Amino acid sequence: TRSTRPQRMLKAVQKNATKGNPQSVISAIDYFCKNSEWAMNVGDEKGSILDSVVTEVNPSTVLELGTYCGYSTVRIARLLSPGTKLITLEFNPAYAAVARQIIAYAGLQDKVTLVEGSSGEWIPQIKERFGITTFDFIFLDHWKDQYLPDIKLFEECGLLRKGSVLLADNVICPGAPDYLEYVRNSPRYESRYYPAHLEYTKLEDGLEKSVFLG
Ligand SMILES: CNc1ncnc2c1ncn2[C@@H]1O[C@H](/C=C/CNC(=O)c2cc(-c3ccc(F)cc3)cc(O)c2O)[C@@H](O)[C@H]1O
Ligand SMILES: [Mg+2]
Repeated sequence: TRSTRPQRMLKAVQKNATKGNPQSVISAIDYFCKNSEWAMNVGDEKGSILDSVVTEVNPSTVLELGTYCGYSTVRIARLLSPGTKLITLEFNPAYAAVARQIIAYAGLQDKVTLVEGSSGEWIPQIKERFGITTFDFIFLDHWKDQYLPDIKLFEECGLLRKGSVLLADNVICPGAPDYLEYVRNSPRYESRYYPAHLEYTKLEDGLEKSVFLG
């Protein structure tokens, strides 16, 4: 049967990137998406903003919602301090399988815990299962209508502390209007919009960074 787009993306990484070199994996995926097939990775423009926020926060505890093929997982993990690991949640087994291979090809498997399951099911279990009290940095890039329910779940589960940083992809395209309204109007968050473009296109999109105020 015909291969899937994530499988073709993985082949492009194995063909064009250098094993153990995260930057070459990032470049190979961006090249594939610009020249062969568009895919919903955060991309290079928004990815550079993601890099700068991760570097600024220098987090000890990191969570990503929506691994997909692992592009942003690789971008984040390559910047973490030695000994720091990130948890990424992905409920589609086929995507998770590709992501594991792309993360491993980058040589970052020891810095990543990929959990196959849904955020709604797993967020309430993180404290006990991973011995984490709060997250320093959270990247939201899963179903856009799940951003708001999941940020509320973070609050309910006590997973945020004063200064926790949440960064959300696609707040314009496809958009997460209810999430934006919440973080921009809640007294518990200090929010800022980073304008950019939808990955690999000229369409407007951007990232919303929200700092929990406690
Ligand atoms: C709800 N809880 C969840 N828990 C764990 N994993 C979850 C998940 N929801 C979704 N996922 C996974 O995240 C990924 C979903 C991401 C959804 N992203 C988008 O829809 C998206 C879509 C676009 C897009 C923009 C314009 C356009 F014309 C077409 C697409 C661009 C993006 O950057 C996007 O992130 C998948 O791998 C899915 O299996
Ligand atoms: Mg996205």
